[in-house]
Amino acid sequence: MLRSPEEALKATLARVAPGTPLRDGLERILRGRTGALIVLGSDKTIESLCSGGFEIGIDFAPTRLRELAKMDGAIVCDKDVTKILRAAVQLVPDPSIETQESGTRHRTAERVAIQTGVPVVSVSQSMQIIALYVDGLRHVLEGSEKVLARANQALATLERYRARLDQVTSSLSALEIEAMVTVRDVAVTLQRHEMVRRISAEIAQYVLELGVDGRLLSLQLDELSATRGSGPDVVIRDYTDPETTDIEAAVAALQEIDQANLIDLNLIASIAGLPTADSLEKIIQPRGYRLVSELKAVPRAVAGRLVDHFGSLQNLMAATIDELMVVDGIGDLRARTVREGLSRIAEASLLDRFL
Ligand SMILES: Nc1ncnc2c1ncn2[C@@H]1O[C@H](COP(=O)(O)OP(=O)(O)OP(=O)(O)O)[C@@H](O)[C@H]1O
Repeated sequence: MLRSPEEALKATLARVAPGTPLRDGLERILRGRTGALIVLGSDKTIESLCSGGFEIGIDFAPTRLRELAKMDGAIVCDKDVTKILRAAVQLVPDPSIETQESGTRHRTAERVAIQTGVPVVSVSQSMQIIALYVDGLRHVLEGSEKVLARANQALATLERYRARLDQVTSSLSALEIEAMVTVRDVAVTLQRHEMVRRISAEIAQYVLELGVDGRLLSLQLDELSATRGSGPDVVIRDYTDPETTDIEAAVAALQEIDQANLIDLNLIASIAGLPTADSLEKIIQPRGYRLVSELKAVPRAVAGRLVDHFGSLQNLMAATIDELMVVDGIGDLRARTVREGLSRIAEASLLDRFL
């Protein structure tokens, strides 16, 4: 499967993260105040762009990289950076490929990466920075302290977003019990899910970039993004017709909304397939899928059958034990769990609202 440039960049960030031999070699080159042009992979296209230099095929070692970088020209490694294949190579990429860079080293790095799809690293002698070029993306590596400072800010934001998501989700549950949910309430919940997802993805990238320096951050991220309750797919499923709505596509489209438009609740509602013709204040009825599937003793497939059978949360809440047991997969025990579970949620949300 083809990878997006962002995914390819993530994979490359992991290869140059602190703690890896490649990062060690790059830091040595920086400290030695030389520059370097390093190609992270070799295939037929890369070979066709290489002129001169010599083939060495030795095991990768940070000190070897540092020594070879003292020579003019580029270094070619294998894709896992376990071998240094060539050194002092002149790279001749297609000069018609547009590049925003100045300086032949960086222009070459960007062009080779675009032309071949193989990541290239440049260490600038004059600017003292390490830059990655991956499929048209450029990423400047920063020291762990700087990355950690930004990651910690993002973590604080995630904590706030997470608390707000929990709040809107429990308010949605209460409104569902009272049959008072509006299109706006559902759209806000989906918006909050997406905000949490985005900031978590940003932190996951910092974790990759930090390598061994990101262990604590990784634990904190795991804790804050541990699944609590249902995802946006379940929320959408609760309010749309499963026959006509492609839920996966709707979730993917929500992820594609650009940041500036994420405040547009009408847009979110229409992408999720909610009724938007009247107004955001229109009352809509949940099918009950989210609340039922959050009851521990009810597997998702059974929850689906229950919801299909009763059609709405209100019908489900009004059903007797005998009526519940008509559904395939619901015996006496599960029927009681469903009834008690839903009553518990109803009581808790009423208490939340009025106390
Ligand atoms: N096409 C190329 N193939 C291999 N090596 C190259 C190529 N172009 C530049 N280099 C390497 O980059 C070195 C620096 O070149 P130049 O000073 O033009 O680049 P620069 O972009 O200004 O770099 P820096 O930011 O490091 O000063 C060259 O001496 C050479 O080793």
